[in-house]
Amino acid sequence: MAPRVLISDSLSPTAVQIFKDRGLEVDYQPNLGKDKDKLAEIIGNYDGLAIRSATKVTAKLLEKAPRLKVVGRAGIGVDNVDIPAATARGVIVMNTPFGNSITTAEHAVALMFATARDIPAADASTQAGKWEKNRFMGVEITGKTLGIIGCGNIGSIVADRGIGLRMRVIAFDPFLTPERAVELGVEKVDLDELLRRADFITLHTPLTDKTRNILSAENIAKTKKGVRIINCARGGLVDEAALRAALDSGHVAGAGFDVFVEEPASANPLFGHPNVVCTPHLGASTTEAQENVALQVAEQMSDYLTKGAVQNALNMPSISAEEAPKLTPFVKLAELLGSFAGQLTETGLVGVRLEYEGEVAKMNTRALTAAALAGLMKPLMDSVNMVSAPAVAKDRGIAIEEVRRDDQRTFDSLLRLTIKTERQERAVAGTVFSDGKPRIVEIKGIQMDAEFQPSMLYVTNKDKPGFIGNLGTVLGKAEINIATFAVGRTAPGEDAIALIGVDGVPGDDVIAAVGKLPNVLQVKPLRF
Ligand SMILES: NC(=O)C1=CN([C@@H]2O[C@H](COP(=O)(O)OP(=O)(O)OC[C@H]3O[C@@H](n4cnc5c(N)ncnc54)[C@H](O)[C@@H]3O)[C@@H](O)[C@H]2O)C=CC1
Ligand SMILES: O=C(O)C(=O)COP(=O)(O)O
Repeated sequence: MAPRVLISDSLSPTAVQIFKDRGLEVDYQPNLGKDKDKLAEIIGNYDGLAIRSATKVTAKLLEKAPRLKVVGRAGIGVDNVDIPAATARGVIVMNTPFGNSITTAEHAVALMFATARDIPAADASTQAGKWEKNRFMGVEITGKTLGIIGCGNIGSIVADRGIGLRMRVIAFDPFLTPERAVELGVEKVDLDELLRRADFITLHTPLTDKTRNILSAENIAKTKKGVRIINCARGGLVDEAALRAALDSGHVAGAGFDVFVEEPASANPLFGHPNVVCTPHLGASTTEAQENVALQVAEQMSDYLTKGAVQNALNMPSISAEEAPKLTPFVKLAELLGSFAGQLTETGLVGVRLEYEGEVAKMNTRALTAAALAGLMKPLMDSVNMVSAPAVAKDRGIAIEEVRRDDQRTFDSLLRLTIKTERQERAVAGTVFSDGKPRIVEIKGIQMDAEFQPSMLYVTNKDKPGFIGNLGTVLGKAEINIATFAVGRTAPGEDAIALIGVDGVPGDDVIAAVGKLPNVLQVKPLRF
């Protein structure tokens, strides 16, 4: 069945076309994001959800979405998506980090001009036939100091435009390196200095617990008298009531706001002030930006749903469309090795080591580790997958170690998974043969060559004559057909392991009978 995608916010028709061209079923319901009950009613039917800022992807919505594999944000900010909840449910969240950045930077510049020259109020007055030439006295931008809070993709474009306008640009961003500041031609300052010096302040950070109210009443009080404040990033970065008070007192000369604490904003503390210019979250609204983000989100989501490629995900390592076909059999191998180890683990897991040798060491090992962890934890938690597994392992305090060795030994590629429990360490290794099939090639240091079968028996025994015959008799009596049989041992007469693929699932009585055979130490049924 073709994957089904729901688009719940307004998106360019390009997105719909791309989904269709890629063989996906797509439902375009641009107003659904505003109707959370209706969205919750139907979300269970979809594998993908494409959104902008109107749709809120909450933990509650995700509970109603058992089929959902990916949320694609046609834009940048993902504060409307509960990423930890999505991760816990194994849902990838991806955005389009560059598609609308120029457009949004231009909107910030537009609001800067609008506040500097009172353009909206002057327009309203002129069209009302008033010709109030003396009412609107603006300020020049040339030579003024522009303070950028958050100098990432959008902030850097605003900096470039500011420099082009002959402004002096200063920036506060803890992650801006001195080298990058030089490259951009901005002066890196701390927040207090920015507040003290800037004639125009523009915000370009995401909304996080650290940035919420970054322009608090206290910080607004530290700004230069006559400052103008632009917010094209997120409502919540500025304390709106405190800003209104500072506008009323005349300390702040103007504010240009595109985003608000509550959206859609129908009443807001800033509304009605003569020096405030507002737009309804239009930062990304140009034909160019909307084409970019629609195209990109549809391609990324289609690539994931049809090929397993992961790009611009916020909760999963990237897997390019080119590497996905090569990586897929190793993802399967990693999952199966994890599952093998997980099914044999009875005591608390404390650590996991993944060793990648040969060709596989050059691949995307983060994705493979995630797959191995998913396989490992699946017996404990059915819903876990590659997306959620690393976070689940972290939550449980399981230490994860990755070792990569480029040199190849017996196999072109070898992946060894060692799990450490409270009692012991157990290692299992595998490879992918040229037929693309994953194989187990080593268990607890014992060499073997076993294919994975849906139903298997894992038996440890003493290497003594008669074991294989006895086992065949027990299974034969129970009418269980042996599909594959692999054995290995440390040395003749010593510890041995048998891995037997069987048709059908042996019952408890059969397992018990095998366990009672002479020289058998342990027997365990496995499912793959
Ligand atoms: N109004 C609109 O329609 C649009 C709004 N946006 C908003 O713009 C925001 C920024 O977008 P990009 O520049 O693409 O993101 P980005 O991730 O490239 O840049 C964000 C910058 O903020 C910095 N930062 C993080 N915490 C900080 C802190 N506590 N203090 C100072 N700086 C901090 C980061 O180091 C980074 O350099 C988005 O998160 C989104 O919320 C984006 C697109 C359209
Ligand atoms: O990309 C972003 O972060 C935006 O805020 C754009 O929002 P929108 O897609 O226009 O609802």
